[in-house]
Amino acid sequence: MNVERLFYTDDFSESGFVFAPFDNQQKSILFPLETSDFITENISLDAFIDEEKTFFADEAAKETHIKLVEKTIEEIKKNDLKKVVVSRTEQVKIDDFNLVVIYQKLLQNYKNAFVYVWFHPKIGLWLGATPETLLEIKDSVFTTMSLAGTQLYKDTENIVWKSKELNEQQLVTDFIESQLSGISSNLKIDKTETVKAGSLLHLKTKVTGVLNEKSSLKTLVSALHPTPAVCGMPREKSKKFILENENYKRSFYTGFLGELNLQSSTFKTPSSSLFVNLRCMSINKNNASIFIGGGITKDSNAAKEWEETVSKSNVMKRVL
Ligand SMILES: C=C(O[C@H]1C=CC=C(C(=O)O)[C@@H]1O)C(=O)O
Repeated sequence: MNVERLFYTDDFSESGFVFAPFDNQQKSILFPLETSDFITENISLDAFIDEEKTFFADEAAKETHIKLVEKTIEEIKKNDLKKVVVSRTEQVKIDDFNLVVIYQKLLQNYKNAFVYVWFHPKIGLWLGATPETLLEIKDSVFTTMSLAGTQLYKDTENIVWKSKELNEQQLVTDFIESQLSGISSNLKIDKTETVKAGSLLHLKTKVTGVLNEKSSLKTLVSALHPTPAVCGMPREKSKKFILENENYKRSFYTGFLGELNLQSSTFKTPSSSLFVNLRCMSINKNNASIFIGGGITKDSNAAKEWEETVSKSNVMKRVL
């Protein structure tokens, strides 16, 4: 494989591994199946003791993020937006960087997540442990999910959710339902449940359906990405606000990644498994850029939204 060359998806009919940015106007990178090797390895996960670590928040970053959240709340009220997800990046110095150890720690700590390491010499090194499935599809039968709302896990998943989180997550479910109703049949929305992702809890609703014969995978992906779990409602207005107001470029954070149209030895028809790129970081030499965000509604409290991003960044810092 010519490792220096970058390939892109054209219409999602290709086979390989896709890495898509948040901005759906930008191209998605593809590792084409024809130029890839598959290697399977068993990893032992018992080797690491999960140490408790204390992290200190950066006061300047706090002020900047709180200002951004306050501006977002104003924008929501002024322009009749329902929700906007705003985010920030945090820089962490890593001593003795060891990719394999970090990857093993991610696997150990985030058992329900899609844990990945992705590298291309022209783009860089990314890794993450995402709890959110964008899309699983095989033989036109698909599963997706609405994931939003965050609380810290404190020894129980039996918790009460406030109306802010319930509304914020319901918005995502409603968006998914309305986007899929015209291009699919047998749409089924499951009961909403609480799920654990590392030391955090989220609200999740599973959605299943059958893609219409006339609709392509590209249509389905474009209908879903970006959902209001990472962008907002209405989608285009929120995206514009995010691109103009966040203090950095998201690039692949809140994009999606995964296997595209791959055929296994068991199944004859190709299937795709795509995940939203959350709880992720990019690594440059001995520096990790961690990406974290949260859904803002008119009922948000800016200080609490800051704390939520701190909890999310601690989830990533724990493995560094
Ligand atoms: C945008 C992120 O999370 C999304 C997914 C789950 C919960 C979220 C929330 O509670 O705001 C976000 O919608 C992130 O973790 O960076």
